[in-house]
Amino acid sequence: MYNIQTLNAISSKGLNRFPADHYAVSDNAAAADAMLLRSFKLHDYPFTDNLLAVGRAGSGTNNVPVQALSERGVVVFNAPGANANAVKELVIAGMLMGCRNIGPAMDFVRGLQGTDAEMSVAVEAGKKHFGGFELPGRTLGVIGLGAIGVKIANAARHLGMNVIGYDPTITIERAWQLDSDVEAAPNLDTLLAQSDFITFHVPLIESTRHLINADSLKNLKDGVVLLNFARNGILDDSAVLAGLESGKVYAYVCDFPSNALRTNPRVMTLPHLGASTREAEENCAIMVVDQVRDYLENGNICNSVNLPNVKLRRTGLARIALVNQNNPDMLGKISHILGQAGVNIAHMMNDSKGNMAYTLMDVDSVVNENTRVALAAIPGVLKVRLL
Ligand SMILES: NC(=O)c1ccc[n+]([C@@H]2O[C@H](COP(=O)([O-])OP(=O)(O)OC[C@H]3O[C@@H](n4cnc5c(N)ncnc54)[C@H](O)[C@@H]3O)[C@@H](O)[C@H]2O)c1
Ligand SMILES: O=C(O)[C@H](O)COP(=O)(O)O
Repeated sequence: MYNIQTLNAISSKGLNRFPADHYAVSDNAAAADAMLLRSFKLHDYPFTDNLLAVGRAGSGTNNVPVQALSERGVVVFNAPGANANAVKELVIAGMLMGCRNIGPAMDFVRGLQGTDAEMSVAVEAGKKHFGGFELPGRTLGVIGLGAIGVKIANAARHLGMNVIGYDPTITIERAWQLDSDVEAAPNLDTLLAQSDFITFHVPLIESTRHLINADSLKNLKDGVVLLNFARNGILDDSAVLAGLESGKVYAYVCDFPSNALRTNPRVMTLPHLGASTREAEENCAIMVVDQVRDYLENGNICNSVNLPNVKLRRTGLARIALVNQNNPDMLGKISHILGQAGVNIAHMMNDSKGNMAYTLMDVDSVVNENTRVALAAIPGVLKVRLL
């Protein structure tokens, strides 16, 4: 029986894929084998030694202490692309909210009083304050061309916009998906200087913190619309507020409210709604549950942020799954112990990601607990499971 602990509400479409006869799923599972979460802040969580996997039903993993979990040999999964369409749709809505002043205009109407006839007079007199501009012919800058950025770049082309993108580590897969007339910016400054709308789709890491700050703000066109549906911290809010004050920034649309932003009439903030559609919640839950199940039951890894993809069709009599530090001679030490125990390796896969490595082996005889303990005692080995 596997214990699965849910730290946020995870769609039942995903959770129902855990067979009830082999999985106990609850929000307070003691000694969980795997944890599932969305934006729950997992830093400082008191993990137990038997934790094997963490599944983030979403994209960003900055709420997960990936390094600390790696040191425990815990595999961290996410659901890349599963909520990308939901974010794309909200960003397109955000662009329109920004250039058509939808937030302030709705606030204006909410504040009207009097009869319908009086209201009609006020509406016609007041609407001149909310005139906006259109998308076709304007330039959208997309920073980060991953699952979300590529979808937005392509959608904006279909809305008649010019699109310029910046992503120094774009994958070949994403580059293939990108509309061929999306222009590649040679550097961030060029994108910032040429764009009428700028949208951010990068993870929050040290190198992406405050991409918009007091300095980079000077580089922007006057009257730019900024959109942040990535993470709080990627733009320096105080610089954005100064830009709004000076007119450099026309509107700021973002998914991460703060007290400073909330009441500014030119800021439209949403309550972190990017991935909150039925479809995205189901897609993320299904993807992450399937990945966690395949890891728990078969040792296969797909879409982990800290370990490589490793998938092996079962062939031998037993299977050994081993998470270790990516040190020299680990395989030598592992096969030496198996050889001493008289265990023949039928098939194996070994791969690494950064300073972590993973070995999945199908063997021709049953492996006993003593051999598992001997493998686990190799310095640098973090987890050993017999499956
Ligand atoms: N608002 C929401 O609800 C919501 C939903 C999903 C994702 N997100 C956020 O959006 C982020 C992106 O999501 P995704 O699914 O597209 O992730 P992704 O991993 O598919 O794409 C991220 C892209 O950013 C690029 N990148 C990294 N550093 C960069 C830099 N300095 N400059 C330019 N590009 C850089 C990477 O090469 C990658 O292509 C997530 O990390 C998450 O924080 C928010
Ligand atoms: O990184 C993500 O996937 C988003 O920020 C969504 O977060 P949520 O699952 O808490 O809505």
